[in-house]
Amino acid sequence: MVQQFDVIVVGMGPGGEVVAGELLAAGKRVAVVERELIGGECGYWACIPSKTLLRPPESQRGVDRAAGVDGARLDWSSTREYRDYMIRHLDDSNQVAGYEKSGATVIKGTARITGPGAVEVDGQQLRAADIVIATGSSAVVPPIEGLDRVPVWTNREATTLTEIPARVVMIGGSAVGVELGLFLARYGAQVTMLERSARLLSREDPRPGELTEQYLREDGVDVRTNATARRVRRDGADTVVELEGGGEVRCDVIVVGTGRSPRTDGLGLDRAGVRLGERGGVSVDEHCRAGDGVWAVGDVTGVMPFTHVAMYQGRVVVDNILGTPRTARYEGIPRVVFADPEIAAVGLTAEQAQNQGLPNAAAEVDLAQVLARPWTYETDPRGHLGVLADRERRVLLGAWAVGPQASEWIHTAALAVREQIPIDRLLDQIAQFPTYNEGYLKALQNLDLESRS
Ligand SMILES: Cc1cc2nc3c(=O)[nH]c(=O)nc-3n(C[C@H](O)[C@H](O)[C@H](O)COP(=O)(O)OP(=O)(O)OC[C@H]3O[C@@H](n4cnc5c(N)ncnc54)[C@H](O)[C@@H]3O)c2cc1C
Ligand SMILES: NC(=O)c1ccc[n+]([C@@H]2O[C@H](COP(=O)([O-])OP(=O)(O)OC[C@H]3O[C@@H](n4cnc5c(N)ncnc54)[C@H](O)[C@@H]3O)[C@@H](O)[C@H]2O)c1
Repeated sequence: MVQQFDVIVVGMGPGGEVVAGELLAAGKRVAVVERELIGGECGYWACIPSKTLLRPPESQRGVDRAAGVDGARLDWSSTREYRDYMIRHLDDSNQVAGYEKSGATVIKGTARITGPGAVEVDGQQLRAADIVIATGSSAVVPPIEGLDRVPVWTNREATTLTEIPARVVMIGGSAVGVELGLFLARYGAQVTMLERSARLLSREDPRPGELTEQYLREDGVDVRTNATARRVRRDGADTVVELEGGGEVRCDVIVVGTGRSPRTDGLGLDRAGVRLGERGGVSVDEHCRAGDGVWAVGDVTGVMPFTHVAMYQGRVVVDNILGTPRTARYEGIPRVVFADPEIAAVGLTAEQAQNQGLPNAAAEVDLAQVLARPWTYETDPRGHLGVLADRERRVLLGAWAVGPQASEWIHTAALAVREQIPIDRLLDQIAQFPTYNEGYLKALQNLDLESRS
């Protein structure tokens, strides 16, 4: 029997959930297909558990750093219990019931496109005018000799762990490596972080990476840049990671944070005329259209692997399906690593601006030197802010911040970059005293927009 719908959503991570939720609210007949858990990677093995696990040690350190508070204690077993509650004990039955109550047909299984407007799930035939692909991404495990013969964790095992390993080698020093490496170190693991680039967070400006390395070292993480694992072997109970150029590190478990790969295998994309882009993601146009009657959102597009981008693309697709043409714009999207202090960035790096031939000027401020807030917040204040401006157009091109709650105050720069707010207008803005947000005035005042960069 063929079941007919208006829209079939394949994959129910944050991208698919936004699409399904908004289309159901608009009265569409929606089938949602999910082969694991409704909520996706983000809800069970990525954003939610990682932020939940990072928070207790952050607040403990916050107590230590605040004047006049006498210590706080970490309790791994209650942290673990709260993590389990936050990841719904890996049970999505309430989500399934919720979508069914909203009128969706929920199908648990692996979807495969069999032709235009046609999807098959374990022998069930579904038809719809529109198919939305929201299948996300999987962790990349690098091709290192011997890695398949030792204990290796991806984000899945690391975020659902029950006991903290004694010694960890973290391969990768970007978002996943920094967040999970910090969490493990703060719960007592001896963490060695191997990053093959010359610095951490190598896609960002150099300063956030330098500051991140400094703070991770203060937390006891053995950060090694320009370090690549060559081979891995077992030696008794130890896993031994041999490094390019000599040297080795012993550990109990290897955790990989070496990137993500879009989940497109076995989807039957060619049956619907869908093509893959350079980075292996589903190629989409500016409306998130992947083909005739086919749309794609989230990590599977390879555009920017963030939950907020998946949800934004979801909103764009919903409007297009409902008949209001909408174009996705990717300027001014925040990129945050939830370390301690937090690392946030938006827009272009200085190198990207240079490569695009944009006449630019940059300025950095040490917020502890120019603001009151870092001192009212903690006794050993931290906080740096960098801004990058287009000298000719006199608008902000990008910004980065490393400091407490930077994930929140980066949004001032995000809005300025996205809306191209003139710097003279930004200089006239009045920020609440005493906040980290006041740093923008200081940084913008330090910009030299006249001389050549
Ligand atoms: C450790 C870690 C921490 C992160 N923290 C953050 C953060 O703090 N903030 C942030 O913005 N981003 C974060 N991310 C990134 C974020 O997890 C992803 O960008 C987000 O999950 C993408 O959502 P999505 O809907 O595209 O896909 P996913 O969340 O991957 O969901 C896709 C769903 O599709 C299902 N599926 C796949 N193939 C099929 C098929 N053939 N049939 C049926 N179902 C299928 C999968 O089972 C899955 O449930 C983090 C990532 C990691 C690894
Ligand atoms: N807070 C957040 O929003 C958040 C948190 C975690 C992850 N994410 C998303 O997940 C995506 C994946 O993150 P990620 O950190 O896994 O990948 P990434 O692509 O950002 O970084 C991978 C890092 O691993 C290094 N690397 C790769 N192979 C290596 C090897 N063999 N030896 C040593 N180093 C090696 C690379 O040089 C790079 O620095 C990110 O792009 C990010 O968008 C977001």
